[in-house]
Amino acid sequence: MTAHIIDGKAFAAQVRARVADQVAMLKDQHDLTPGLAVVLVGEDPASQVYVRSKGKLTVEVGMASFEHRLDAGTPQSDLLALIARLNADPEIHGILVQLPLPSHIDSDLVINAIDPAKDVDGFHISNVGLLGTGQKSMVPCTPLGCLMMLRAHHGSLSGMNAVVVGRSNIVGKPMAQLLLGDSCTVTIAHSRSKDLPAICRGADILVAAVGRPEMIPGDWVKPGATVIDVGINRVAHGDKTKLVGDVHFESAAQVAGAITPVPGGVGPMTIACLLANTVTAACRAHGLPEPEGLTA
Ligand SMILES: Nc1nc(=O)c2c([nH]1)NC[C@@H]1CN(c3ccc(C(=O)N[C@@H](CCC(=O)O)C(=O)O)cc3)C=[N+]21
Repeated sequence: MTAHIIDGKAFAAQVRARVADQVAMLKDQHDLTPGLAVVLVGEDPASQVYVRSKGKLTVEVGMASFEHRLDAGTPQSDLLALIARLNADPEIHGILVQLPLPSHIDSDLVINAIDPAKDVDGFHISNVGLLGTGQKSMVPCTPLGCLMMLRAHHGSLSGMNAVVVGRSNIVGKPMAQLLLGDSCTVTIAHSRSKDLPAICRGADILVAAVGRPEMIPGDWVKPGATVIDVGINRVAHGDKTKLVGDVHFESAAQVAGAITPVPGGVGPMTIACLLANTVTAACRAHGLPEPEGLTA
């Protein structure tokens, strides 16, 4: 059997089209242009690539994009002062501070300084708590994108065994919360889990978010399972490099019922969900009904 390949690139284009429709409506009927501010501290090349493509897609859906590039040595107090300005600016509905931050900056402190209503990454402790208690929140983009693809593929996820490999605050933990919210039986596993292969083999839905290239081989996958590969790892490939996921794609695709590729799977959905969250934040800020199908 060969798995159905879930086309995250095409799915993301659909999500962005829905965002664009919503933005056009907000401009037309409410004279409101959603605005997203992205803050990049330092010159990490991978981060620069991500910030550039995000800025381009923000403009493409009709939103306003504000970029703040600070040099690597920027004092924490300057960054906090910038966030205070962005919090107070009515033209800005979403704020994303690109992670990781340089080591002299306390990332938790910075993230928690963002107005939770503008926290389109969903990393502020208020949003984490709201998500964990099933209340309306901003939902982290990567897990939201994974959930959208799973719902589109399966309809209901109720009663399915979901295994999330990885326990990060950015992906693993919020992913588990969302799957629980959709009535899955959820296991969070990680590199120290005893008999990880056996745990993975019990999964109807297997989400890999460990950040280790091709760590999960096909014989850890239950026949017919849906595999969501969150990993984006750049590895050597001859005298060049290439991107691979946390799942060994070739072998897993022989066994799985459906699988997301890397690149072209979860990555594009992450950016699409960032734009979706920004529209949602703009609607909430103005007491307008939220767009359908763009929230969790
Ligand atoms: N506060 C914060 N929020 C983030 O969401 C955040 C962050 N910091 N720091 C960095 C990571 C990384 N990230 C990616 C999103 C999309 C792709 C993506 O679209 N990747 C393409 C491939 C791109 C390529 O070819 O290099 C794909 O998977 O198809 C990659 C990486 C968001 N991040």
